Amino acid sequence: MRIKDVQFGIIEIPLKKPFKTALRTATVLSNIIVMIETDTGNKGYGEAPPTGAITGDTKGSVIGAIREHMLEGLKGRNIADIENTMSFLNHSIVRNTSAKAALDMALYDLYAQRYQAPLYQILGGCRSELMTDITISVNEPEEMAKDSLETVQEGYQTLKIKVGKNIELDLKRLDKIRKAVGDDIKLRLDANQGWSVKEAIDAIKKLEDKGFNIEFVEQPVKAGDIEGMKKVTDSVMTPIMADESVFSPEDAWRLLQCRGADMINIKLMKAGGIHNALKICGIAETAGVECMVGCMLESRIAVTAAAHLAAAKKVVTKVDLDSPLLCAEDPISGGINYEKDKILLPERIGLGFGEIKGIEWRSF
Ligand SMILES: C[C@H](N)C(=O)N[C@@H](CCC(=O)O)C(=O)O
Ligand SMILES: [Mg+2]
Repeated sequence: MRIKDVQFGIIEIPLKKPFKTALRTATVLSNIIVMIETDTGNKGYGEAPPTGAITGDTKGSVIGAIREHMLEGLKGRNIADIENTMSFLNHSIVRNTSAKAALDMALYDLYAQRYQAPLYQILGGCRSELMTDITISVNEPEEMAKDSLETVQEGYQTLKIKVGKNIELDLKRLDKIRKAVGDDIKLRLDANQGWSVKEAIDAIKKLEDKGFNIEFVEQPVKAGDIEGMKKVTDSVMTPIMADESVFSPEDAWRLLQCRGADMINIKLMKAGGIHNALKICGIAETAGVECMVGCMLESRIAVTAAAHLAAAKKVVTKVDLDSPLLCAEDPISGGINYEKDKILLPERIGLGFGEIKGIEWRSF
């Protein structure tokens, strides 16, 4: 089974509500989809969201990186030779992790088709069901409490609360939300780098004193401030999770050597795909640190690939794969299924996609 052609298309999916974090606001998901076709007629699918605020990637940079640095070197490669193909991909250009992730997941889709098994079983097969949180965007406290209550009434059990804009307001947000949803709902926070080190320590200690029972706090301070991450981690009882501070396996290695966080949020778009994400899993497991698998604003294509990784590995104990649940439409058939916050891994081979409604395929 050899690579014959690579094509791309763009999908546009409106969100149910604006997605708001300390870093950005989005109302629509507008992503690049790639399709790799083999000489046997098999097709593997991948996706790259242009999340400029986090990865620096744009639609133009994703298309340019693939067209100018990856395309020719991929053609003719044997799908079974995944190790050498991934090495080529990783060395083809620096950064551009979303472009690499899109091709990496399409290649893993084909790899699993080659061996006639669902991808998560080939990668480790730890479980076939996952439970995701769902994100509550940062807004005025009253609006967030209302959104949280509605979400819980729909049947979701874990809320990922976006904060990081202003600590006084963030404390009010948590107060209103905890009162609205009661004590049984899990609350995890994501500051998306919005606090200073002092603000983070102050805010988290106040949340602890108020007994809000926060499961963990994700990326309290700036991505590059590893010393700051460590200071926050050492100063509070609540577990601290690194998100934007860890893109690559090298980042994970450096952060965990100094214990700069208690947990890592692995995203395919930061790592450059499943191949590097598996290395981060290995580093974290060796250091005795649990991981979450998260997502950007991705459709069910990229989230399915992330779910296969999460289902495969024991070190992944938490999942933030809610992006398709935030979308008003779903043009993808096949892939993972949601039953509220439960994610079910199908027994179809590879990543198991069918048709993508409305997509127009183009050559690079
Ligand atoms: C969508 C997911 N729940 C999430 O919050 N992901 C990111 C932000 C993604 C984005 O800005 O596109 C995160 O910071 O964890
Ligand atoms: Mg985050």
